[in-house]
Amino acid sequence: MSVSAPVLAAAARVIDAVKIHGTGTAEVRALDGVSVEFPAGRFTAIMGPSGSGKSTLMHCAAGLDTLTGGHAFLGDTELTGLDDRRLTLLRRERIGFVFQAFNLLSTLTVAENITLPLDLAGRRPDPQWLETLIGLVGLRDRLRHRPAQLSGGQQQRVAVARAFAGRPEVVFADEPTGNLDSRSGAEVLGLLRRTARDLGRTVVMVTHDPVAAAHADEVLFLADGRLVDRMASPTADLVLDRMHRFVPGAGRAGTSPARTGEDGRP
Ligand SMILES: Nc1ncnc2c1ncn2[C@@H]1O[C@H](COP(=O)(O)OP(=O)(O)OP(=O)(O)O)[C@@H](O)[C@H]1O
Repeated sequence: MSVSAPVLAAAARVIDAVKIHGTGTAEVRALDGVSVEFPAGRFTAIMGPSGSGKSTLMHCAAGLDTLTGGHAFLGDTELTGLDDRRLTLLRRERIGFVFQAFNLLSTLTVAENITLPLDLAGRRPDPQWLETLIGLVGLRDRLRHRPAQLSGGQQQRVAVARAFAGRPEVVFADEPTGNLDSRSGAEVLGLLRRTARDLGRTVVMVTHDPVAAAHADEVLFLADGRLVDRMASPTADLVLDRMHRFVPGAGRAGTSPARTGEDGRP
């Protein structure tokens, strides 16, 4: 089947995505025909119970893993069929990543960590963009510090700045607040939200946490490898409520939303 490049303003998308891990009796259908787009300039969260396929979807959309069937696009570039070298280049030049572990280099300063991916790729940073980013993450007075001199929240803010430093088309964040206390987590989520809203960047985040998901413009819900629902203008309570429809008891252990606003929005 031939699928033409997307015409909508989707920064990334998957069409009929199928991913099978393992073989034979160990076979797991992690994605079972998912079609979804991540609109440019928006912050999208992917939620779902453990094992529902969130990380697999993110990895396949970001070119970290390949689909068994279907199509994945970054902009109008189809990822399916790209060899490892091209995928590596595409990730390096067009995608940013934020992981649960901050993955900063301890011997480098904050400033050096932020520009490291650009330096490795031999790209010259855009000084104005870097200035904007450094201001946004609030680390201007820490640029000469080493990661060990920063709190976890500050380190993750450095990782966020690093992810956006090359103006990637999409930043994928995998449980970016998983290692943070709720206050530092809220700061990092606010940052991701502002980068999307104020700077027009595209963010896709995988999370277990309804409070985290409530910072997004839209939440996608996965269950058993399928897209089962989506919610615009989410609140933590609404997200938690929706999760209960898929998994009775979800969120009761360890993910109860801490209200931060009257409407449940952070
Ligand atoms: N490399 C792998 N080999 C075999 N099975 C895998 C592999 N990666 C994921 N799976 C399986 O695929 C399914 C989806 O996993 P995935 O990690 O995408 O789910 P998830 O929603 O991100 O889960 P969690 O919230 O627990 O991280 C699960 O059943 C998982 O065990």
